[in-house]
Amino acid sequence: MTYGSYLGLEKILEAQHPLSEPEHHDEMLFIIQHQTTELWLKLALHELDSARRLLAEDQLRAALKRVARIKHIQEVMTQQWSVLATLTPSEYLQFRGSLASASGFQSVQYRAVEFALGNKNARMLAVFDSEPENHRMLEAELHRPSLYDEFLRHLARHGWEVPEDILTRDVTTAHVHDDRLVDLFETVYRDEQAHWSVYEACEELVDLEDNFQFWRFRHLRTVTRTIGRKTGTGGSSGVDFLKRALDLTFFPELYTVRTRLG
Ligand code: HEM
Ligand SMILES: N[C@@H](CC(=O)c1ccccc1NC=O)C(=O)O
Repeated sequence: MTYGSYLGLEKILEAQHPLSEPEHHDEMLFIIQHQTTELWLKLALHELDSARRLLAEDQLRAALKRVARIKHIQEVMTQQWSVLATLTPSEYLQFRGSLASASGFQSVQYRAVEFALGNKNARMLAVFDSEPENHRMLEAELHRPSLYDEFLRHLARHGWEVPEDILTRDVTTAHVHDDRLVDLFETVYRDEQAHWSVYEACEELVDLEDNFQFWRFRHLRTVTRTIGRKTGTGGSSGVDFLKRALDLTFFPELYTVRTRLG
């Protein structure tokens, strides 16, 4: 056993293949930025997997430990945008053509994280029609309860009145805001001392969503400074499309309850 063999470095460090001809100096940055993000996404999925399993076993404290780690991963992923932000528009344009129609749309791990957090959309599966293994992985994720689903089921098993239709909802679709859950969280937030562990868990989920939005925002700003308002290689409107994603929310009731308090 050696350092390199244990870590599979031969594979990892052989996996950077710039396509530009002659090779553009900055394409290496572009590739490694994506690869490191994908590695962090892999770990985030691993932790999300475990967090949901632990919730299903009613091990809330252990599940929150997983969430704490995911929050740190998200912080690194967000910070890391500053490396790519050193890529100027003219530098990027010199090799953007080599990327053809490839795009972040095709990141199966990113989509799986979105699904695990509850932003389900079966139509996104079609992107992976020509990649059977990725398609299978994402379809399995589509059918799995999200982190929020598992949290609400955990609450129901602990005496909270989570409506039955929410507990048995079709988990292949995105959760829709429900005032009855706001009532439940209002009870928690109005007496946090009495409901401390649930209160703490709710705040952890809000941190998770905040961090996700920070990543989306840095992506949007980096895209804006690099390609302005050009359309994306994946066929979207580009910046306008990415802006709309900032309106998405995984745990809507945890935000509505804030308006109610006071
Ligand atoms: C100069 C760098 C980048 C530019 C100009 C850029 C641009 C874009 C654009 C325009 C889109 C919309 C889809 C499209 O039409 O292509 C997109 C989506 C996406 N990009 Fe990037 N991107 C950059 C870097 C990155 C990096 C480093 C990652 C990290 C993995 C990433 C991940 C994604 C993901 C996951 C999506 C899908 C988002 C969603 O569906 O909500 N991008 N990007
Ligand atoms: N959508 C980007 C291209 C791009 O960023 C990209 C291309 C290939 C592999 C990953 C990418 N990253 C994220 O979208 C663009 O329109 O320039």
